[in-house]
Amino acid sequence: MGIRPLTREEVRGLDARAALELGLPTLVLMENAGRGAAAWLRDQGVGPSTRVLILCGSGNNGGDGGVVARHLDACGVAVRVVWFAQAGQLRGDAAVQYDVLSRSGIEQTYWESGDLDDAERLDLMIAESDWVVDALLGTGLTRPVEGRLHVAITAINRSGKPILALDLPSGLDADTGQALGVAVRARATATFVGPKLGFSAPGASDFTGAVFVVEIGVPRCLLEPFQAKT
Ligand SMILES: NC(=O)C1=CN([C@@H]2O[C@H](COP(=O)(O)OP(=O)(O)OC[C@H]3O[C@@H](n4cnc5c(N)ncnc54)[C@H](O)[C@@H]3O)[C@@H](O)[C@H]2O)[C@H](O)CC1
Ligand SMILES: [K+]
Repeated sequence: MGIRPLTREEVRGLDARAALELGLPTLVLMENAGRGAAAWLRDQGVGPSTRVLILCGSGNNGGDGGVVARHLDACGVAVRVVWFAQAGQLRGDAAVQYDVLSRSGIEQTYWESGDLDDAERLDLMIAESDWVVDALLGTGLTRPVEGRLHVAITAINRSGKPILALDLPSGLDADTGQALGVAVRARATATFVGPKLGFSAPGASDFTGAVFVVEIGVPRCLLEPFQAKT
């Protein structure tokens, strides 16, 4: 079912209704999101000889990144996960993903707010990777990007490495398609449920790259009002 461009509120409402009204656990939506993004990377030839660096934020976009890490690891890809969060700060679905990765022996680390001067360490991790997955910010973006996320986004944009953005290029406003402070310039964007309204704004494609929609299991009864007019 083709879905028309969605606003930030619409897509966040769909996730919430699927969980609250239909009893579809958000972890299921997250798993479908991350699995679909990982499958696209494998279609690009990402495999056992590929090194993938996954940068995760403190929310559910970060949780999606944790799912991507697990699925890529399962097919032999060398993954490294960096969480831009304070140790122990993760909550809900993101915390679940962190814990699963931790118990699975998948390499992950925190980059905490005091680590601003570790930009060189981040540059080195980026240089040692073939792909970067942007799981820093999605529809939870509420203010211009600054601080360590600004440092990280600038670093990956400068690196020339191919970037896959999850749901939205971090820093891009879902409704206006404007970069708030700074935004990831992605090779491609795996966006969940449906395209975002801002993707059609002039200049937005400089940040999204090629956009593909990942269907995450939201039941048709919720999607029908958003069906694209053929
Ligand atoms: N909701 C669902 O069931 C699903 C959501 N999916 C993914 O979740 C994100 C939205 O997640 P959310 O936790 O609401 O927010 P983010 O992860 O995008 O942001 C994290 C966190 O960051 C803080 N924040 C906001 N602006 C800034 C900023 N400028 N600098 C630093 N930090 C900022 C704010 O506190 C946010 O809470 C959605 O995009 C999907 O990727 C699943 O994919 C499907 C199920
Ligand atoms: K993102």
